[in-house]
Amino acid sequence: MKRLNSQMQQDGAPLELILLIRTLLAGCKEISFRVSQGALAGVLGSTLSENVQGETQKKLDVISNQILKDILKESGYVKAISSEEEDDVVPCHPDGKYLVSFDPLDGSSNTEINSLIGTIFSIAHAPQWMEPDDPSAFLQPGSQMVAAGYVLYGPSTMLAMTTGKGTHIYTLDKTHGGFLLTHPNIQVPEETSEFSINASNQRHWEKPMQNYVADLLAGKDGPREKNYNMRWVAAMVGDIHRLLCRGGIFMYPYDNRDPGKPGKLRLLYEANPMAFLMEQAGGLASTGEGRIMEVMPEEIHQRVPVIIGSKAEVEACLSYYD
Ligand SMILES: O=P(O)(O)OC[C@H]1O[C@](O)(COP(=O)(O)O)[C@@H](O)[C@@H]1O
Ligand SMILES: [Mg+2]
Ligand SMILES: [Mg+2]
Repeated sequence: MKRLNSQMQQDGAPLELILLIRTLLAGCKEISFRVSQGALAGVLGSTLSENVQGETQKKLDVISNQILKDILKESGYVKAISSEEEDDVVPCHPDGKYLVSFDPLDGSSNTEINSLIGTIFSIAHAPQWMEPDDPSAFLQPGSQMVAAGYVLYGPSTMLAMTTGKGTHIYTLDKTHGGFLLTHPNIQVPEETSEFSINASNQRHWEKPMQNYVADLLAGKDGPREKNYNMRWVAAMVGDIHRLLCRGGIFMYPYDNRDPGKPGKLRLLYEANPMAFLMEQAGGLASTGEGRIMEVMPEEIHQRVPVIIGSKAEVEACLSYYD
């Protein structure tokens, strides 16, 4: 099986980007090991501290964040980092060519129940003019990303990644510690009969989303004339992995609980990297009002509504917003 390195070279990724990605993945391998140790290593449970999002941090949130921060700072390839678990950007190397945004542990609420969790990352060029502690350099639309991916810590540790030449999925071979290409050139089916949304928020959704989901639930006797099934992993990384494997639509839409918060998921290190992966696999990724990767960020922890997945189904959902 082809190794990650040769696929990245074949996709024309520059050497320094390849070295940066290998460094980041070395951190993810360590996280994979720590996660698999679980209660044996006392890494389950919450800390007493909150992150800038007002969420109580899990021990694994803090551990994963520290592992990635340390390894990227030492690498010399990175000018600055933005992380879900860091209030502000973390300055790294003044000559670093890249900016890395990451969600060190996605699906935190799953840590205690041994369910799917992961790490999500996006990489962009660091503008030469920027000082390493300048957050404004991160305020680039997703279309500027040069690479994005996630590592899923599940029964297998798997990596989905793109450098703009298709989306490929790799499996970590724990016998020698390398990622091997097991699912090249992912193509997400255009049609699907599987949707994913936290239905307990239904009363807070906008009317178009309420109508869209109601028609899915109406099944073959309803206007969509098809029965739909539902899945919700409560970890975006797990839900998106399912979509890349067999299609579907995933939504965390706008809801009116907090007008200041247009959604739950964060643009820089959740929505944008997943949008890049999905588009490179033939799917679509929208906020409901436009392409996620065209959103101009205003701040590093900005949230956006997310509607992503199989092309025809996302288009069907968006038609309810017209
Ligand atoms: O608990 P809810 O409302 O279903 O939300 C689940 C969503 O929240 C998240 O867990 C947020 O990510 P973090 O765990 O990284 O904070 C997503 O992975 C997931 O899709
Ligand atoms: Mg997350
Ligand atoms: Mg997280």
